[in-house]
Amino acid sequence: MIRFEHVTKSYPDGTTAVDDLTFEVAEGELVTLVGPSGCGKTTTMKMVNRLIEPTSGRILLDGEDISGLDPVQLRRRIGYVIQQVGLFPHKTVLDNTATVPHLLGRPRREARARAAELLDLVGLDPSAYGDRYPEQLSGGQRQRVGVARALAADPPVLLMDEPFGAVDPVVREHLQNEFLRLQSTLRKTVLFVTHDIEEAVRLGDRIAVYGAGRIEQFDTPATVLGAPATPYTAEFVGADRGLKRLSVTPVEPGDLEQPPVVRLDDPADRAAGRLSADGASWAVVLDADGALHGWVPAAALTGAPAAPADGTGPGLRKRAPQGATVRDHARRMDARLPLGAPLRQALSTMLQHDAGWVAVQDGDHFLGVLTPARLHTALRRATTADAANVARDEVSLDTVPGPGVPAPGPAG
Ligand SMILES: Nc1ncnc2c1ncn2[C@@H]1O[C@H](COP(=O)(O)OP(=O)(O)OP(=O)(O)O)[C@@H](O)[C@H]1O
Repeated sequence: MIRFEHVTKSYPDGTTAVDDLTFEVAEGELVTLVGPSGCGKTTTMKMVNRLIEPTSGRILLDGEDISGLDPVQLRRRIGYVIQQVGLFPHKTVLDNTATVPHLLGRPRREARARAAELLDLVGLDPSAYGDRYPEQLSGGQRQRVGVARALAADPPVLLMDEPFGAVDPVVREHLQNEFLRLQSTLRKTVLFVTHDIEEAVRLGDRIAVYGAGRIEQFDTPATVLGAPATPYTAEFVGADRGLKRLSVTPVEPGDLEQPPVVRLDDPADRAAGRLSADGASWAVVLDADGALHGWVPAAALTGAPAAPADGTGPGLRKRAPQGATVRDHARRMDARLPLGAPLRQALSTMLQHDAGWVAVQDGDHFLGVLTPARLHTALRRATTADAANVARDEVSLDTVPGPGVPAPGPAG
């Protein structure tokens, strides 16, 4: 755990880089520090491993004031990843990664074995890359080596200063995903500096939004985006913060709509009767295991005139023959996502499948569907809940917009 208590850093020329900073990073938590250039993020970070000393205030690591610790000992407990990676050019990738464990007294063979494991962990096959020199790697691969090297001594704390800043956006997103996967198992205490709000939102359990030398807001990504505390934060996170919030708002059971559901092996006439009783024009079709198979229009089940699926014009369906099942009329649709997935993924899945809804499943079990109107309501509810600091299902909105469940697919 890292705790800042009233920490100020003024440089001899009179610049106050950090002004009376108080905050805490819990054990296993990833906190992103985000803000414009020169606002004090790097200064904050470098005070944790004592590359910079505060002018006043104190910093505690697991309850210990770091000013009383030997800086070399302190740095062994803290992994440090920077944008310019700083690999030794004349050492191989494996030796670069093994350097710290070796320095810490591990026998060379053991340190190299551990380094190979770490390279594997960050997605670099040690047999393919271990013997290369840093100049023989891409920028993204060098960043991975930087992360592996920082993890080599298994420090409980990681400081990361724009570690993915020097690579293109596609590689960057890839590295972010890999790092999130790693962090979900390693659970290091991480302070992560970035000037990119998207990166801060994607990675952070909490975000510290910096103004000049001060934290303007320190909260979860959802709250920072949904309820910016100050006009400065609102401007920094951007006018499209509602859209960004889609990435950090999970689908919850209360968001889902419950259209009629039929099974593949249900008799067609019985399914048709149910739909007609419900006044529904279509139903979700599940397979025998309760997972999504697709959907079926009521008209197809009853044999009523229906537009063909290719949308070329009106058509006339024959009445379903005796013994027909839903399977004979069902249309496949694969727009599905797990409960808890972000709303952004729901929207993206709908667009990808050109569908008016997406099925939400718990494992293989169908729970309900999310429609564009429901998605909008979920987002509004989440934003209102965060502002009022209550659970999302405690919020009732004045109006629930939307015309109901649109039929899926182009035939709808
Ligand atoms: N050695 C120094 N002497 C004087 N001023 C300094 C020194 N180091 C940093 N500063 C100033 O302190 C302020 C904060 O710098 P810092 O590097 O912490 O910002 P930052 O938020 O990390 O910026 P960036 O995103 O550009 O890296 C800046 O105004 C900077 O010019």
